[in-house]
Amino acid sequence: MKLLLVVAVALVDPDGRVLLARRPDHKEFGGMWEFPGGKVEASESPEAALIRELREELGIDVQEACLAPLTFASHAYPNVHLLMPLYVCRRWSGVAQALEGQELRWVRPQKMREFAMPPADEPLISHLLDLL
Ligand SMILES: Nc1nc2c([nH]c(=O)n2[C@H]2C[C@H](O)[C@@H](COP(=O)(O)OP(=O)(O)OP(=O)(O)O)O2)c(=O)[nH]1
Ligand SMILES: [Mg+2]
Repeated sequence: MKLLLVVAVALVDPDGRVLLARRPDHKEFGGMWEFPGGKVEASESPEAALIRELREELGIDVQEACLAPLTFASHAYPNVHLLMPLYVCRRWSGVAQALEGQELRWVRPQKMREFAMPPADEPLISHLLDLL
């Protein structure tokens, strides 16, 4: 079994909305909505990987101290087992922009189930509903 470590974040705005990004059509799970983030490289800590992904994908800067662990996903996909810590972050600098052609939406947690997300994400939503 191959274990894949991916880090993701629920960015929460002052209204309590969470940022979702629509995966580009050509990628795995293309067209589905996800939490921003990506794969942790061999040389990186999970937090450093997330800070890098947020800069690359959204053009925002996040301090490690502003990343609070919330929960994680552990999900068996056909070819890989995904382990994905989910952080919550309410403070960053800059304005989130779609730098990789993705569509972005700020979504109320109560509405998140209306967005098709990868199967691993489904159990995460109730944790956000409890928190927000
Ligand atoms: N970022 C993110 N990835 C997720 C979520 N749910 C989920 O199953 N995944 C899976 C989809 C992918 O198989 C993997 C993340 O891969 P990715 O393609 O986004 O990785 P990356 O940002 O490093 O992009 P790349 O350089 O590999 O193109 O994790 C989620 O909510 N957010
Ligand atoms: Mg990504």
